[in-house]
Amino acid sequence: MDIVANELSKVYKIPKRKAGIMNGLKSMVHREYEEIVALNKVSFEIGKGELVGYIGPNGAGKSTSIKILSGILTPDSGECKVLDKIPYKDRINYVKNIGVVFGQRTQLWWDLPVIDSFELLKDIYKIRFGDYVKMKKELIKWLNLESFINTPVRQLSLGQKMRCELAASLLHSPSILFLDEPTIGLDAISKLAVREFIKKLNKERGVTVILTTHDMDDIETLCDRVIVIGKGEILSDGSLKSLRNRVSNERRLILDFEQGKNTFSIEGATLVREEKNRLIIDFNPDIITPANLITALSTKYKIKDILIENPPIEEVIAQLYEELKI
Ligand SMILES: Nc1ncnc2c1ncn2[C@@H]1O[C@H](COP(=O)(O)OP(=O)(O)OP(=O)(O)O)[C@@H](O)[C@H]1O
Repeated sequence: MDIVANELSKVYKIPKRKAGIMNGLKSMVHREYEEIVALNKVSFEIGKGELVGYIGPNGAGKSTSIKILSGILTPDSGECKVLDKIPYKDRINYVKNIGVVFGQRTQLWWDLPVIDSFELLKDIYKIRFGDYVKMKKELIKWLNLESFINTPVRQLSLGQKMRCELAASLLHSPSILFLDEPTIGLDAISKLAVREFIKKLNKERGVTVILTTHDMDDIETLCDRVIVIGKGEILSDGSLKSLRNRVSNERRLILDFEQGKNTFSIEGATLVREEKNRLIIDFNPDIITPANLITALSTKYKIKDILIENPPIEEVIAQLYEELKI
């Protein structure tokens, strides 16, 4: 196993602040703290070469988990091992084996040209010159950085910056990559480029990836396995398919018709919405098979086209959050 998290718990203590000058003075003498449970006995294992989505609503504990796994934070109890090392102990040696990208923060030097940041990282990670030159060349090509490699970081667009962040996190050829919201704020084209790169890195180089995101398209295109966390606890861990089935095994039929009635009553099928000459229907294949549903619909509508798909993952996740009240 590349990553083993065993009953990780983390509580943040923040000073309570009360309104008013007197209360402010009192709290300087006698501090009261509020405890926020960020992680409560979180356990999971991730094997070599897996690409795992780590999702949950705001405040669920995703970033705290990534910070512990990457050695930035120490858990209050529990243990984790990444590549047989305990991340928060001997952090200097540990970080040589991992790459980390926080979508909302940068590891690049803001005022320096991108290439200068790369050179600095080469020294920080003590990368052998030959390895550095080879990897830098590959990453520049893969991520298409050539045209802005000499531009100061602060002048880059968000998408360009994220591509540089990815390159920076991989210069030392880590075998594990932690990505905390790598597509946040990016436009559609940049998102596609970033996703494509992550996929390639995982498939062709076998890099193990943990990805936190609120973008369900990231999950749908990249992850076979999804871990769901809510209020600091693991709520579900399995394939994307089993996550869908856990919530519902309904499938979606999109029917374009030339003409037909506006009535709809078929057991096992519900009309989600109606657009101009299009019906969007969810159905339970255990109650009505797709063939029977299409036959039933064809008695009422002159069918032009039919498409059967899974309900969007956003809806599945929203349903799961609702079911689990998180
Ligand atoms: N440094 C901190 N001090 C105090 N509380 C914190 C700190 N960092 C996180 N928390 C709290 O811990 C809980 C978990 O936060 P965390 O950032 O891990 O969640 P998240 O799942 O990454 O959320 P988001 O999707 O909003 O980024 C939240 O209630 C958050 O407010």
